[in-house]
Amino acid sequence: MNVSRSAAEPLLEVRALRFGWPGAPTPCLDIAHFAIAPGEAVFLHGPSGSGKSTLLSLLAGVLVAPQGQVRLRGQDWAALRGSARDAWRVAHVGYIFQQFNLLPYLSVMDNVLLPLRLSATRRAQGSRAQAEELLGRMGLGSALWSRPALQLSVGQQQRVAAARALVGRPELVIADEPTSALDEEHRNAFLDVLLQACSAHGSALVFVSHDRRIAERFARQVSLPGINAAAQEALP
Ligand SMILES: Nc1ncnc2c1ncn2[C@@H]1O[C@H](COP(=O)(O)OP(=O)(O)OP(=O)(O)O)[C@@H](O)[C@H]1O
Repeated sequence: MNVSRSAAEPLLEVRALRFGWPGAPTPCLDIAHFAIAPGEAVFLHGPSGSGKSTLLSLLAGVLVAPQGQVRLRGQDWAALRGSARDAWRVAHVGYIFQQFNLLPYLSVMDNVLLPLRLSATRRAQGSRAQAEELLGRMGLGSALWSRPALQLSVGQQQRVAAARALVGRPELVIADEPTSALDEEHRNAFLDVLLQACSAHGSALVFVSHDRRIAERFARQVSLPGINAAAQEALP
């Protein structure tokens, strides 16, 4: 997995991607080209069902498209199999899932430290002190750190998931509706921490939300129907 890189290369590049869910009559995604530069903050929006979560899964190699390419740091996800794909993902991607995917019986701190345990690359760029700082900045004080994740409120779990995505400074952070369970005050504080941490770490951020009030905080805004020929074909 030694992929040589030049400074001008995008961090993430999608080419001629076509993806349909099994049994669906038409493809869900048909994207000729889409690229994200290192450190870029992108707000991805589109109607419900337009394929945002599907695209995020393809960007992070959780799904692999049978047609086209998705390359992260020059590495095509489709060329990696099983555990190699998982290792590439944990080394380079922090993912805040819509349902958080915390390990419920692990403590808050152990959930956040998981990427450092699983990846030497993340471990080299992270530490327990960094995890503590991220949790603190997310408003999750030390009294919560040894509690099992399942004992936290939904809004607190969302912030634990964000700290886990940021620890170890992955080059790409993906956030799928990460503010849906937060009130306005917590949402703004959460966005401040997420954007500042990504900027300080040099991490690119792809942030999906229905909440267009957030959009202006991002340097780049992308509409999924806008980059998806499959959606345009479906228009009357
Ligand atoms: N696991 C799956 N199996 C089959 N079809 C799926 C699956 N996941 C999503 N789809 C279909 O793919 C399309 C896009 O779904 P997706 O969840 O990516 O949209 P979305 O834009 O993220 O929606 P939302 O904003 O409501 O979260 C929908 O038609 C959905 O029914």
